[in-house]
Amino acid sequence: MNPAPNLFLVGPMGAGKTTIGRRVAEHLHLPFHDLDQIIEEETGATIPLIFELEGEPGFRRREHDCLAAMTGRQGIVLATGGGAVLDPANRQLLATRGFVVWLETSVEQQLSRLARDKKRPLLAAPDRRERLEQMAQVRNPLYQEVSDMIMHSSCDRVPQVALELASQLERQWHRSTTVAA
Ligand SMILES: Nc1ncnc2c1ncn2[C@@H]1O[C@H](COP(=O)(O)OP(=O)(O)O)[C@@H](O)[C@H]1O
Ligand SMILES: O=C(O)C1=C[C@@H](OP(=O)(O)O)[C@@H](O)[C@H](O)C1
Ligand SMILES: [Mg+2]
Repeated sequence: MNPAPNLFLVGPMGAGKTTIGRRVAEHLHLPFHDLDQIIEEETGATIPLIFELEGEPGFRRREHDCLAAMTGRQGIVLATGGGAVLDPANRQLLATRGFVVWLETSVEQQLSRLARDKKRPLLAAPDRRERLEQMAQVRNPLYQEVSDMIMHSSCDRVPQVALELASQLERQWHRSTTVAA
């Protein structure tokens, strides 16, 4: 287990990394950051506009730079974007610089939560279900590879998942510091 005092959330679009991450940070009394939001602030453009002007490769370069900078901090909760794990260098940074939680959810839940979403360019496909299933096939092994813990977020509501995750983390971190001491 990675005992570093950072919490990094990975997982697919609509898993709740941004919304649950913010609440978990409150429970843990740690500052919260969202990678996509930082990219938008630093670029001065929305994610859809970055994809439109620079394509996915341009977005991934910005995502990598931002992730490298943010994972260098100490004591933060960082929500990543669903595709951040695609880059092996990002996986290395996440795995070595913090405790990584895979927020796992079903394609069914993603479809329902993101039904009205217009801010995720990779969802702009004729068949969203097929797109999400294809992404899961490629990405799930990468979430698995990089994570220290899996949290299922399919059924419960945001506050319950956040509270449960925060208490699990407190237990885990407490255990690792007492074992190490
Ligand atoms: N466990 C959950 N139960 C119900 N709704 C959820 C849950 N997790 C996320 N949501 C909702 O799904 C949408 C996408 O969540 P978001 O945090 O943006 O996901 P991500 O950052 O992983 O893409 C939001 O409207 C959020 O309120
Ligand atoms: O899965 C992906 O490749 C992406 C997920 C998005 O973040 P969320 O996972 O927070 O929706 C955002 O980074 C971008 O649209 C690309
Ligand atoms: Mg998000």
